Amino acid sequence: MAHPRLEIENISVGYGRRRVIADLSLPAIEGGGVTALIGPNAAGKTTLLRALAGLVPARGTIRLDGEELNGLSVTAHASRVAYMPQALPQRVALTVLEATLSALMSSGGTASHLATARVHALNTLERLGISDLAMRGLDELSGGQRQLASLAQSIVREPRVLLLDEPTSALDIHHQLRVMRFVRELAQERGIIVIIVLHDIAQAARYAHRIVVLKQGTVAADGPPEAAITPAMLAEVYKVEARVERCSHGFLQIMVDGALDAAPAAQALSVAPPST
Ligand SMILES: Nc1ncnc2c1ncn2[C@@H]1O[C@H](COP(=O)(O)OP(=O)(O)OP(=O)(O)O)[C@@H](O)[C@H]1O
Repeated sequence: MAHPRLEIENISVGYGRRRVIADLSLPAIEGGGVTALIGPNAAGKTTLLRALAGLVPARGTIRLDGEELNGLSVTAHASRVAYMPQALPQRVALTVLEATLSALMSSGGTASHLATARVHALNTLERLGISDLAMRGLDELSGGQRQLASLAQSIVREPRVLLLDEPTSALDIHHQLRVMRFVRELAQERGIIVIIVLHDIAQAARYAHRIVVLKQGTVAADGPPEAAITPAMLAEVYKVEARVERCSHGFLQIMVDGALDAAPAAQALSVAPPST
């Protein structure tokens, strides 16, 4: 089956009269790879993801495989596009397995028989390394465990588009790397589109095939990591003086030397000595 193709043309999104995304267009996003959405706080990353998920109204065109997503019913949208929000799931009285199963069923998932669905949900938990949490209540998990459970609920539905908003923010470094590797494998194996919001630029560079940099609701850079992540972009978008180098393993590393608009350290520390 051909890989999905997501087209975003001239979209504008706002809250009330406030416009957050302004007339944004991107070259089509193709399945089989990971696109990382990066940018400073309040750049509009979550707003863009929510617009793609159909959770906030957007003007303009969002098309998946030629089909306009704007105007689809909630269920039809959810069967094509899964969204994992930044907020951790509520502490509801469901086990991790029940929550994963209910996510699968609510989106009209591929498994029609409960027993098949259960096997599918258990496989998903196993791939995320959280089989041991299957029978644990969501209300008794740590923050990181709840984040992994939330990821399982998005993935189990086998969407064509998977939108992940900072899915590793509550995870330790081992689980961060494991989840990022898993997400990359998932995109490649299933040929789906994965769009992931990340604050860790080095991690985005390591695991994403394409980086889209947002600045105040517009696209400041878009391309493969080595093209998008440059000292000039970091200065313009993040207001930091930084070097971008490759480590001995070939991964991009960002060495931040300072904030461009920060007061010099000596000045910041120049506090009048207490009078004696
Ligand atoms: N529900 C809302 N109502 C009104 N304004 C909102 C709402 N959600 C977000 N905003 C505003 O939209 C702008 C973009 O927010 P958004 O959450 O999309 O940014 P972000 O790039 O994801 O930021 P961060 O990296 O801090 O999570 C911000 O100025 C924010 O205050």
